[in-house]
Amino acid sequence: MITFDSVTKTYPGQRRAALDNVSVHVDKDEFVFLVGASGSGKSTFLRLVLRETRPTSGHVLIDGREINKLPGFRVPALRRQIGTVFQDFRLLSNKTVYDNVAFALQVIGKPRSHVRQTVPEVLEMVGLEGKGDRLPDELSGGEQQRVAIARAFVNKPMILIADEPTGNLDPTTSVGIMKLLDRINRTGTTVVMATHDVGIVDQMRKRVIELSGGRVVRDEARGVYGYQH
Ligand SMILES: Nc1ncnc2c1ncn2[C@@H]1O[C@H](COP(=O)(O)OP(=O)(O)OP(=O)(O)O)[C@@H](O)[C@H]1O
Repeated sequence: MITFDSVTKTYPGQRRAALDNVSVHVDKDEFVFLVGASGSGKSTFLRLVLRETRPTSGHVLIDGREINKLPGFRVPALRRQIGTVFQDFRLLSNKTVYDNVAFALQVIGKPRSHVRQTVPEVLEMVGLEGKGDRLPDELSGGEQQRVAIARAFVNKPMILIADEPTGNLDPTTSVGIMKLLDRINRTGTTVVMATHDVGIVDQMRKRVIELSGGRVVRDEARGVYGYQH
């Protein structure tokens, strides 16, 4: 589903590569934790998957296609296939829970009947049934992250990218969020999650890819967090 083939990314004006000759393959059914100290290249990896930035050399393939060869007008279609969840939720504060999720379908032109059927189903899946009329600031942090996950998943993307999704949540709430991401993974969505959350990584025992100074220094099938920071 995701292939990095000898990918190096050096940002303009930087001497050191943010990613240095990274080759990694992630299959469709996988759940992968991306770990490493601050500045090790995790966000750069995720940005390359989204084609928010391009490699200096090497190839990034999504579902078998070299995404850096895609013409610009095809990039929105690529991004539609990739849901994103962030530490700071990034909800529209003036829209209700329902509208935050519906908006993701409306902007890609889904018919109203589809929106009306799908949004309640997804809100129920993430455990927010009955809360569709609330505004984001009337929800707990964990509930807000559930809205963000519902919005990322409502379009049934091939890939879900999560950048520190539990970074603002307490441990118990984080476990609930991880259960949800695991459930989404089991529906066939590839999940790649960058995290510093030792407890979560050690508990989930999923594949762990560790970056250090832009290089892959560890890639374990059922790994633990494993490095001191
Ligand atoms: N837009 C940019 N321009 C120049 N250098 C950048 C840019 N973005 C990132 N870098 C550099 O690239 C390296 C990797 O950064 P990146 O953000 O990928 O790390 P990270 O592992 O995601 O860190 P964190 O855990 O703090 O989010 C760092 O040295 C960073 O300073």
